Amino acid sequence: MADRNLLLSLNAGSSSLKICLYKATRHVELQQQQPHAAREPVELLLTSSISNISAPPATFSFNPTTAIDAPHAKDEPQQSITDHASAFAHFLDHLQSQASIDRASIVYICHRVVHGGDYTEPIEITDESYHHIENLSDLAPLHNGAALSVIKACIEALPDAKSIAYFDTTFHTSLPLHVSNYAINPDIAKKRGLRKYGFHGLSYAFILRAVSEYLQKPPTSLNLILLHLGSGASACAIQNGRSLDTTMGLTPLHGLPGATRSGSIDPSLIFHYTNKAGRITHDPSMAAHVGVTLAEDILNRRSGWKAITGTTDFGVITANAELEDKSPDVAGRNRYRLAFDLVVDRVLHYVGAYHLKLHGEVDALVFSGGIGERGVQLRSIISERVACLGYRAVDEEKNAKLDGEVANDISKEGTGKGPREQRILVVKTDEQIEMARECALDPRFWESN
Ligand SMILES: Nc1ncnc2c1ncn2[C@@H]1O[C@H](COP(=O)(O)OP(=O)(O)O)[C@@H](O)[C@H]1O
Ligand SMILES: CC(=O)OP(=O)(O)O
Ligand SMILES: [Mg+2]
Repeated sequence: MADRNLLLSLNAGSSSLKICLYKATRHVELQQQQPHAAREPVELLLTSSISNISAPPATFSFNPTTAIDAPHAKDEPQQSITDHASAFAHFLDHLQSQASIDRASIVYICHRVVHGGDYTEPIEITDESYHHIENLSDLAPLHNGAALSVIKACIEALPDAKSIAYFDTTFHTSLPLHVSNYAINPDIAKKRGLRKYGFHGLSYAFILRAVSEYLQKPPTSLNLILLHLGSGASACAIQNGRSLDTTMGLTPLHGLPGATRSGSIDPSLIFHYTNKAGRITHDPSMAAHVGVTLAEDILNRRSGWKAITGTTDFGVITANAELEDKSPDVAGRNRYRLAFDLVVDRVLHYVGAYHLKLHGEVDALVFSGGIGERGVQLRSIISERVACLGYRAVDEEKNAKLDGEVANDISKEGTGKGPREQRILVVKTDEQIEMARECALDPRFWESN
């Protein structure tokens, strides 16, 4: 029988599926080998990703490490991929035919599930937990349904592997009550679970650990402002290693704008945008059969910088933002510039607020996510604007050329005057390894294996 020591980590995004396969080192073995060293409990074997699932043709990439003898694939268009389940099926077939990995060696599958409601820790998928996550789908319409369709595909294709759900929301269970509560009737709020949950928690957990290792300081000593800027974007204030506040709320719609999400608006706006706001829409391209209202569809899937510019790619927006404005009115204005400036404005809005909530005692402002990690100009402009709060100036040479490590300090030497260093960092976030590490380190998960 095959060695059952492989771990699959699956991150179902709104239009992508990111996959990593690891070899896990058991907790006990790890402790015996290196009792004091912070050795990774998992070794990466390969990564794969399927993009543009909701804007066909979807593209498939496959990157084995040197530990695996298999060819690479880069952005190959795949007509057969029409949703997250068929994306996963394509990956499994490819794995079997090209990398000769025995599916029976996969013992655990970690799934990123965006909305975990009241779950405070990862949970094994059973009929009960599956239905509970399903019931939360309308609070994360772009995400939970997609994750569930992949979980279902895993149960069918890999019946001997256990599926575990890791939630974006878990990291934010530390939010103080006055932050997580909305100013609405508390009885109705409690009965219906209407509060701030916060998302991107797996990413924030990874970033916190990476910054702690990089600065050689325990997480509990750190105050940070973290920016996860991707097609979904949020910010998080970390106080003594715990989430103090974050910009996403009951759903991932609140806070910063995203590729197709409006971010925070005046809630009344939607009733002026359309008088059919409450009508239920059924769009076959939705990842799952989630009943969303027209209002939710407009604000989640037909807004954001795509609605302003026509592209979801913030790299294209940045490159075109310098084009000359033809006219002072919005319609004639360079839409790329408008989208770029609007994102900068909203990021500054929250950085300023979080700096104040942290009493001005911040160790670092951290950029991450596809845009945070690649948006040189965005980092430069935001850093320039926060300098008035005492943040170190950015070294533009370091900013333009990160060194490939997980964490990079792009700031110049500080004055050493403030209570904290206020560095500017960039961290290459990795939600997949965050789940895999946690799984490999949890003794409960190895007991039955
Ligand atoms: N050079 C670039 N500058 C700024 N943003 C970029 C650049 N290249 C890609 N991006 C952005 O990164 C996004 C992907 O970020 P990622 O965090 O992987 O997204 P997701 O939220 O889908 O997980 C792309 O949609 C694009 O907007
Ligand atoms: C919560 C969320 O918005 O996730 P993503 O950025 O992966 O879409
Ligand atoms: Mg993401």
